[in-house]
Amino acid sequence: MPDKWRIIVGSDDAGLEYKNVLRADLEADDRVESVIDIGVGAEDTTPYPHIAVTAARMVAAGEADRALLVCGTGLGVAISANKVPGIRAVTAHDSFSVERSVLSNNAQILCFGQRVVGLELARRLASEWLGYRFDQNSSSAAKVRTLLDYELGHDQADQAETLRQGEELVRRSLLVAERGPGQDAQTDTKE
Ligand SMILES: O=C(CO)[C@H](O)COP(=O)(O)O
Repeated sequence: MPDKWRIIVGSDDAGLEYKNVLRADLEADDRVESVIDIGVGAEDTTPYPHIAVTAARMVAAGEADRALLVCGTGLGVAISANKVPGIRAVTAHDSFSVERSVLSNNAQILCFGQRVVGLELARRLASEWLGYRFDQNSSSAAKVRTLLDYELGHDQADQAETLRQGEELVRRSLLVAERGPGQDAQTDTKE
């Protein structure tokens, strides 16, 4: 767990103003080690998915601890960032959701909508966000691991086992229908 945060900021043109203000706030914050601005800059109309996926890949690769992303609604950047394996990105415009995004979900990416939330509230939420750290010993940790299991496809083994058990039940019921009660599959294998 880092002592100080390495943070990426990014936005599309609809989030540019907030991104620049938030970057300056983060740079001035003692809890922040470094801030990387991945754009957009002025006059840049790069669509939000490129910015969000770039940021998410950098976080997933360990080049930064967290990212703060801004678009018009905060939705597009979150959807895009969540396409990157291992990333949990949320849109949150209230204090409790920001807290739980870290303490419940261990989300590494927070997204704001410049057209949705006031600037002063966004600045306050970003500051609060820096104060939260996920506790790997909390009751939320197992739930986050379950998320990861789904992402890694571990549940497919469970699904295969369920399917196998279902097929076995059907096979037995067919034998019962054919031979009568008591003549189950086990009897069949002994014959
Ligand atoms: O808010 C956005 C995506 O969620 C983005 O800033 C604007 O997207 P658009 O409405 O498709 O232009």
